[in-house]
Amino acid sequence: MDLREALKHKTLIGDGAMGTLLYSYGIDRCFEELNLSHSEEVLNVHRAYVNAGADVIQTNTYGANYIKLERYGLQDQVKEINTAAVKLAKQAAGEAPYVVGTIGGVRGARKQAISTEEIKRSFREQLYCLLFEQVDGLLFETFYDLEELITVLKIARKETDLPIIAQVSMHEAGVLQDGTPLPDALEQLEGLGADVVGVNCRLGPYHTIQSLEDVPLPEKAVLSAYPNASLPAYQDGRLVYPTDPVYFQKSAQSLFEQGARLIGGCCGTTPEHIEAIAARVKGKPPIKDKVVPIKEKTEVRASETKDGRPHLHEKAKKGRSIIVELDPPKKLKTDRFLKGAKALHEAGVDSVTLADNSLASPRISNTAMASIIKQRYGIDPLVHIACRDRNLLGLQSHLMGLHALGIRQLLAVTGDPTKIGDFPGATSVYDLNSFDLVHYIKQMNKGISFSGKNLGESTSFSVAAAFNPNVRNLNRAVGRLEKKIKYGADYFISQPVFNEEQIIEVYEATKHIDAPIYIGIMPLTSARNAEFLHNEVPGITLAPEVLEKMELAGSDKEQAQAEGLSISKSLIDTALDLFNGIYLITPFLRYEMTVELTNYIKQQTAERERKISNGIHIV
Ligand SMILES: Cc1cc2nc3c(=O)[nH]c(=O)nc-3n(C[C@H](O)[C@H](O)[C@H](O)COP(=O)(O)OP(=O)(O)OC[C@H]3O[C@@H](n4cnc5c(N)ncnc54)[C@H](O)[C@@H]3O)c2cc1C
Ligand code: MET
Ligand SMILES: [Zn+2]
Repeated sequence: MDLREALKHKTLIGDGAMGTLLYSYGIDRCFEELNLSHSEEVLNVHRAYVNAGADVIQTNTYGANYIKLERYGLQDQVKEINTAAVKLAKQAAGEAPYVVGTIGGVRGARKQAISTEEIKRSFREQLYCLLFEQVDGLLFETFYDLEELITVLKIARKETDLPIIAQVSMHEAGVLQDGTPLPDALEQLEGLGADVVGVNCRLGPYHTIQSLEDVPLPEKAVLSAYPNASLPAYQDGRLVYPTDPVYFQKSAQSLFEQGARLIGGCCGTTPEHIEAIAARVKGKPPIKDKVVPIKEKTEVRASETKDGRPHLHEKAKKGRSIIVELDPPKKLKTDRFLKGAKALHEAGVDSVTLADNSLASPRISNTAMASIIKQRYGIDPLVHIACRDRNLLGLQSHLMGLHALGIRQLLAVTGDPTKIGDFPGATSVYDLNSFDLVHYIKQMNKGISFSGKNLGESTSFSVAAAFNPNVRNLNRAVGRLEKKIKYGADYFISQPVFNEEQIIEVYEATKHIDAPIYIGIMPLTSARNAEFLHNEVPGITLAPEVLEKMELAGSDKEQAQAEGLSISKSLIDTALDLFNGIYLITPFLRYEMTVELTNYIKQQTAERERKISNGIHIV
């Protein structure tokens, strides 16, 4: 009888953990490779589960794809490892339990880390190996990313009629990482032809039962559950899952009552756990009816932080908008910074932007300074967020804090790596990159946390992304802009550009893009500053006449600054006709320079508007 048929009439028992069991024996290496080098140990684990009463055992192939094996330099052994795995499971099973070929999810929270194309390639390779060895079915498990599971399920359903078990994993009970409620996810998987749909790993029995309470019995598919033994504890440097098999047995009864027909265990479970659940639910005729409580939909309230002021992307779409970067001080004195913020506000800028430890050198927290200038002067600050300094947890907490402070304008950047800054030995976190960060900020705007939790309120962030036109291949940089839009970027802020031809080039290369671009202008402060930018900052080229003008201005600070401003003004003249948004960068806290440029832009804009209203065409 095939597995599908067997599940129609009775509850079947799955096996338990492979990885944590091998780990508890003191084996700490690539578990899948053990199919080749320590086959006896793998065989013993399978046998222990068969003896415990498992009706379905899974091959030791959870991470046996080239993406995961690459960490151990084993990417070329996908075939050998999967082939050996099926042979071992079959040897242990003999005639009795079904042997399902396991394929684990590869993506965690970072979509960007592995492309869909690569997932498809890696999945196909492993799938063909398992199918070739004639498994009785397939088990796709530990998929946090629903899109990934859908992608691979579609491929598998086309390739084989074998029974397919498709299991998602959740960080939070009842909801997937992208906010999809579990019942909806399982319904989608059923619709795509999975024979068994369910959940495994991450959560212990309590939350797994709780999650299944809202899941109705599927029409065609059946439900499965492989909870972890418990929530993990961290002891002596390793994860342990303390649970007593009797508690697990009681939980299996509840899972059965929720309609699960295939019940096994994930991390931390052992043959004792499986023996305990088999004693309780193995072979039981499955329940036929289930009443799912109608839950009141928890409304995600729109954020209350909206203060009526339009977001920057809205402003730049409609007309002239000026934002000015004024970076928090590198030392503890804040008076000059505060004076600068006040002066810029009084000059009428739409926002003051504050970098997040740019060039990987520490400054006073931009959130602290943004909050102060917001409260003190009523500025609508724009806070840069680099992925470098905070992990996923820190980033979410940071964003929640920004929301609480009423800060809504953000710039999401991957961030300059620590290697180039004051602490070259410090870790660069990069749990996310700019694309993923934009995506998650937008998820919070829907009231959903990074892990899928309902936040009870939606944020109202407007998200800018960085645009670096100072590259050899401008089209490639524009390609990145287009991709950032797909991830949810509302608009762009560019690195400074230093010559007029480049402003026109950038305009030509981006004029098809709907999202506004704030074009960057940074006044030069001295001949040395100009030479440094030209010779040492990758991608920045100053025109020979600009270098010459700065040189001619000589060493007098005032004169050099005046020349710098005059150069910026001619760049602004070009930019004003092509871009609504202007992003001024204040060099070395010399806010007098950016105040002057702000006044210049305002005056030039008014002049242009006057000419337009008088019917004079501007060339
Ligand atoms: C307006 C603005 C503000 C910034 N503010 C900060 C800040 O506050 N703190 C900070 O640390 N850094 C800041 N940066 C610098 C920024 O982090 C990067 O160094 C760079 O500009 C890339 O932007 P990103 O971080 O969004 O990287 P992404 O576009 O996410 O790129 C990530 C990585 O991909 C690679 N890459 C980028 N462009 C290309 C390309 N065209 N072709 C191939 N590979 C590419 C690079 O290795 C890059 O580091 C800012 C940059 C801009 C333009
Ligand atoms: C990380 S989820 C568990 C994967 C696999 N079934 C194992 O038990 O090792
Ligand atoms: Zn697990």
